[in-house]
Amino acid sequence: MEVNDINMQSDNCEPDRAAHPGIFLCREAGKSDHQPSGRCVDFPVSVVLPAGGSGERTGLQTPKQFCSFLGRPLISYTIQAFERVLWIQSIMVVVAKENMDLMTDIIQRFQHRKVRVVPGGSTRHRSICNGVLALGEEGEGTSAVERPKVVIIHDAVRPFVEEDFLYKIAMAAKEQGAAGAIRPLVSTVIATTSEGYLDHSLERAKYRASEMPQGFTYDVICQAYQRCSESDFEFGTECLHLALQYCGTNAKLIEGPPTLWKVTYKRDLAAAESIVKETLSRSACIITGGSTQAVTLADALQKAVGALDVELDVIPDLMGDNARYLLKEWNFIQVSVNTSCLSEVEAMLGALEAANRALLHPLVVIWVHFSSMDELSVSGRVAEPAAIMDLASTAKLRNILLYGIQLHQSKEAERWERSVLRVAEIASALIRDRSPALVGQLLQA
Ligand SMILES: Nc1ccn([C@@H]2O[C@H](COP(=O)(O)OP(=O)(O)OP(=O)(O)O)[C@@H](O)[C@H]2O)c(=O)n1
Ligand SMILES: O=P(O)(O)OC[C@@H](O)[C@@H](O)[C@@H](O)CO
Repeated sequence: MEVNDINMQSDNCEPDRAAHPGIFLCREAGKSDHQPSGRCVDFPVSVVLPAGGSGERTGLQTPKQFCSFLGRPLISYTIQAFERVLWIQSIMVVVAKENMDLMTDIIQRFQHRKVRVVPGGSTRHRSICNGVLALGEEGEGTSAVERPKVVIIHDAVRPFVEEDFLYKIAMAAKEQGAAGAIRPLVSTVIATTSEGYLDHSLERAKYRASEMPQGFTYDVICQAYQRCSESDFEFGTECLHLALQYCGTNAKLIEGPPTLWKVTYKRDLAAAESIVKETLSRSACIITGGSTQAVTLADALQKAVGALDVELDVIPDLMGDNARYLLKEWNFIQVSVNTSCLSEVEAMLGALEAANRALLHPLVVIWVHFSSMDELSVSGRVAEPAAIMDLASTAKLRNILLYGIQLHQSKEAERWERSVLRVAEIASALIRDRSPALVGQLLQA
């Protein structure tokens, strides 16, 4: 499953929009928005993210919405998916009372915007209802956002949602009063007898799975919750049903992408982490410093990495127009030829930190220490492991994973090709796995 769009943060320096027409950056540090769909929504839209559950089916102590991967809790990925959408005015996160402080800390730590936190209830419907009603009230310390025309409701444990689909749901909800995401059924639905035998099976083609996001006009969802029964609040799982039952509003159903799945079991957390890692590791840029030997190595790596599914750009530095890589790249390979000096790496780390690029996703920086054949002195041939370990320990505190690869050029063409392939394989693995365990290591190619 490929997720087309995990929201990437970016630098807080506002790029020239003419140069980067597709990238809208928020003024807050460390946030960028994906390439927006360019659509315009001319009515206020707010979001309710129910996150008040305990996640029992994961078997974990920590509720799944607060379980972290790549250094960030699941709910932060979902919030980011919504805060990057420019036409969404506010996000109401609904959490259990005992998690209110934790949620506030997460919002502050990851600099989330447009977010308010309200207490949930004993069931999902009670939580959603609390969130919807809070939209009509001014928040503590927040500017009075306009009462929404449309409310999007989305389980906080469904992190992979894209703007284009949100737009479809919001527009359909405005027109129809309610709209919901559906997906084809994977398994056939059957009815059982009280003794646990098959009573009958449903014709799968006639049914769909109800997913999230769902959208409602504010009036419809408020009315539905004002009129529904205690039994609905206690046992219900479907907001669309409440709109039909209590408001006579027949939801427009829109088939969504497979990315709308909900994290329910422990394995789903591993799947979510794998998807984010895959999205972060599709490309890298090699900084050569302009050295001929480094360019030669970079060209050889481009050829080798082609087989390893990482798109490589080769640039001399991160200055001028190349600074755009600081805005969009997650993986950097700095080649230093015949010198153990880490000043080039230090400068890059400084630029990445200044750009607050690692706020939401861990960055990977790989220092390739390349000893070319024509280097006579030994000093330039061996990098100091302690130096890179010290630098890496500091960088890790800022969510930048620094790794080292030592490479000695060989006169034998075959041996040299094997070494280059090893650099490519090691670099691809480091980028793909983003393992904190190998940070600061000087790996031998
Ligand atoms: N009282 C509740 C129960 C659930 N939810 C939220 O509703 C979403 C979907 O519910 P589900 O996947 O069932 O989450 P849990 O109830 O936490 O899971 P479990 O049933 O395994 O305990 C989740 O984001 C969950 O946090 C909520 O806001 N308030
Ligand atoms: O039933 P759970 O609480 O696991 O999850 C809620 C789901 O039922 C819900 O998100 C969709 O079916 C759409 O209503």
